[in-house]
Amino acid sequence: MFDEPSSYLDVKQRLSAARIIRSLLRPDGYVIVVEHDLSVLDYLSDYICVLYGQPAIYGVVTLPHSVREGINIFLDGHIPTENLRFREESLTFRIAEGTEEYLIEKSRAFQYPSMEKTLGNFKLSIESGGFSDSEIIVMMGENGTGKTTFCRLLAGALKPDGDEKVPEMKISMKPQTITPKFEGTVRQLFFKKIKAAFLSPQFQTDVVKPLKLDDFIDQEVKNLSGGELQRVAIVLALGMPADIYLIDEPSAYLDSEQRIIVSRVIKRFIMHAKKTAFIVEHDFIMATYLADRVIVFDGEPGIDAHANEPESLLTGCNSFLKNLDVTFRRDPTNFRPRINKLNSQLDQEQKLGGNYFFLEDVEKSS
Ligand SMILES: Nc1ncnc2c1ncn2[C@@H]1O[C@H](COP(=O)(O)OP(=O)(O)OP(=O)(O)O)[C@@H](O)[C@H]1O
Repeated sequence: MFDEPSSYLDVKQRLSAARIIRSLLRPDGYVIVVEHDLSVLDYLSDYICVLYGQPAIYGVVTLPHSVREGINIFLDGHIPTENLRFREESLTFRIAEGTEEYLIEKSRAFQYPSMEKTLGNFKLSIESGGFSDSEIIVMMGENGTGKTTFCRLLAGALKPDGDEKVPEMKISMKPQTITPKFEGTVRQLFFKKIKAAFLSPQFQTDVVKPLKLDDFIDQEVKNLSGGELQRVAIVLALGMPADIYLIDEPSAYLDSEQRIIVSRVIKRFIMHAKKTAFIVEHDFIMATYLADRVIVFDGEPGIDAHANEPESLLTGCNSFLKNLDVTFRRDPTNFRPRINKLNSQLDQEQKLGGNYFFLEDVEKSS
């Protein structure tokens, strides 16, 4: 039995872990895995049981379904064999979905210079780049390629080796690991740190309500679960007045449904507030759903890494996935990205054509 094997691992390691877990299978045995990264779950499993119900009240486990059917039932929120709807809305992954509803008028542009940073034996070189408001940039790269280091340079918490100047920007950061030190309830914490945002009806509608904090808003921060704490940390980070929001691994400890809700919340907030977000995210479905553009980190992890300039989601994912030797297709029903089995016909065809990733559902049209 494996409980969330993918936590904190990069995409490459998630796939290696999935292969290792599969290699444990014996002819008459089985392996049970709880996993919230839907593309890893998809890649790893033969059968899926969907669990639904009401958190902390009751839960129902369905019979096992085939992997594609199980994940699609979960996303659709409806079990056809029992004609039972367990969620009002169904969840889809149209890339355009998140941005179509916003009238985007980008009015501010920021530039950062090319920089180098040495930390012990690790060296990161960064290509210069720019970004604007109302934009989400996702950082993609293996563990130890310097994503957090880049965030800290942008935030001014680290200085580059040379005398390059990073423009002064107001930064709010959600760190990767969260250690609750606050003595008091969640509500008291919000009143202390982000009173203005917390009392704003727009912030309530865009951020607080969808994250369903009501169930634990009067609980002591110290007693919260990992997933509850993650949601509180996201609200805190978004509630601070800033130009740039640096959000490191928002998916950690969240279940698949909460990951989708959090992605929508971040997207809506960034567009409505006309801010910029830099997000580090290893859940590939969440990363591609969130990203307007991506920065790909490559090189040798922990030793000598390189951050490319921001590029389009398509070209960025293509070069990131080419490095990993992994191709994705899209499910024709809900457009979720699905990993192709290594050396399958589709995998080989896509590699030949240089199409490691698709923005739209090509399967449907072909
Ligand atoms: N203060 C430091 N002194 C020496 N080495 C450091 C220091 N801080 C970070 N490093 C090293 O720098 C490398 C890059 O770290 P960083 O946290 O930026 O990577 P990352 O891409 O964010 O990784 P992950 O995906 O695991 O979060 C790592 O090998 C790390 O061990």
